[in-house]
Amino acid sequence: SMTLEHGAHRIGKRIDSKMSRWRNYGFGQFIHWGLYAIPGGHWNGEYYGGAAEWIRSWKGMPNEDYDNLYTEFDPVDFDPKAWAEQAKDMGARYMIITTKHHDGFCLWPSEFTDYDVTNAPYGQDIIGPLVEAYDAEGIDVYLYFSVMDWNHPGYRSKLETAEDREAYEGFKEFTRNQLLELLERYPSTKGLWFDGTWDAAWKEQAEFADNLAMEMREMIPGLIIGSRFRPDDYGNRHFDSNGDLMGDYEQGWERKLPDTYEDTKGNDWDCVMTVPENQWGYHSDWRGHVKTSYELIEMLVKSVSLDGNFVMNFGPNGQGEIRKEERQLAKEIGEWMHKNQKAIYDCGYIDWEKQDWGYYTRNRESGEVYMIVFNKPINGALRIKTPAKINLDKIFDLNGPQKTYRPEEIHRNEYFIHLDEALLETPKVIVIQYSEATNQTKGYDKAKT
Ligand SMILES: Cc1ccc([C@@H]2N[C@@H](C)[C@@H](O)[C@H]2O)cc1
Repeated sequence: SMTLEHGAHRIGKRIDSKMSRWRNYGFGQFIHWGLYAIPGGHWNGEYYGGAAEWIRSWKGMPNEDYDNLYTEFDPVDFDPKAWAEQAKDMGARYMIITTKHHDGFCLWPSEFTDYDVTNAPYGQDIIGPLVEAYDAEGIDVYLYFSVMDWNHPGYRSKLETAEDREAYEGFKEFTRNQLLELLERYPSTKGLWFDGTWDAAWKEQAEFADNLAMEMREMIPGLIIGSRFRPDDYGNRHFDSNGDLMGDYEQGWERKLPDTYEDTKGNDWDCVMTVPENQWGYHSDWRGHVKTSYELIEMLVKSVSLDGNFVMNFGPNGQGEIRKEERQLAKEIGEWMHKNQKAIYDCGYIDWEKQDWGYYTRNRESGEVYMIVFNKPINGALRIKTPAKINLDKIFDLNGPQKTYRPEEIHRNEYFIHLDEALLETPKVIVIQYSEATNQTKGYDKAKT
């Protein structure tokens, strides 16, 4: 492997308690909120088909029109307590909030720019009340921060001239100042979710980013930072030039999921997911496929079954309201989570062969295994194949009248359990308590006393 000054500084997973807490979340909420919620995907009566939070990049909306939206930002219906209660009812255990998206508008009063909430009609800090409300509900808060900042005069996507480089030094100092300011103002935050770090200019900043990450981790010990922040000595991101993960978990699964455990390379990871195909910020006219609660529950279950966290996105509107489609999804997912959270929280991967009926998860503390059934076979027989020397001690429904199942052995380490209900109304969880058969032979004598 190559010697890197600014590559991965740790091989393998963090095992400290703060990272274990992150690993066991299972389910999180993303909130994309900012000036883009005001136009909501339209301008001058024109429909914008791209991602609503990118409308500034659309030729249908002049940059100065976008940049002046802050003069209209006055979300009178913003109710952080209501948002936090809804997230609690949904079963989210952490939340990621956009403090500053690519447009550079800051939802907190920043000392280092005038382009923030204090200079909008609303005039008050948004991030503080959100952190407070979510902390009060016991939901951990993470801060999304876009390094790319279309508002800052020193921002560059690439460094071509001496002027570029000089301007970018100022931009780097600004970026550091804002990040330290955020950690100073909101010390209960558990981590940062970085975005906007793909630019060539940023990929040259291995040393700066490494030092800044160390500085932030000194400010808040145990701070959790994903793989999307630092470039290594050769500008490689997410994985350094030796293929080692550049952060505490992999942030590569945006609007997509790994298919197998091998795809995860055995790392920690999160999947961040939009409800429509590709809208993070509020778009008033969702077109194309809008995911149902069952689709989102299956993505959540699949993520946990492969040792990841699933983070579902919400895009509040310009008045600070959560749209009705998202409220309905939160309600439906919450109903399922209320009954089945044991199969999600503190659970992860188990190396039993995946079957067509659905997914296995395993509680990392108790070792209890959960079958989460999405697809009932025609014959009602759920196949279970285990590694050798596994005893299936007890199998029963997580919910309802505690029905138990007697596994029918059909081959060595292969069984059927037979569902009797006609139709599955919702994804069904069945509990398996198992033990590893020790390799003692039969007739083992009790110890002589
Ligand atoms: C090409 C591209 C750039 C940035 C994004 C941002 N990452 C997501 C988490 C959103 O913030 C989206 O605007 C998405 C696609």
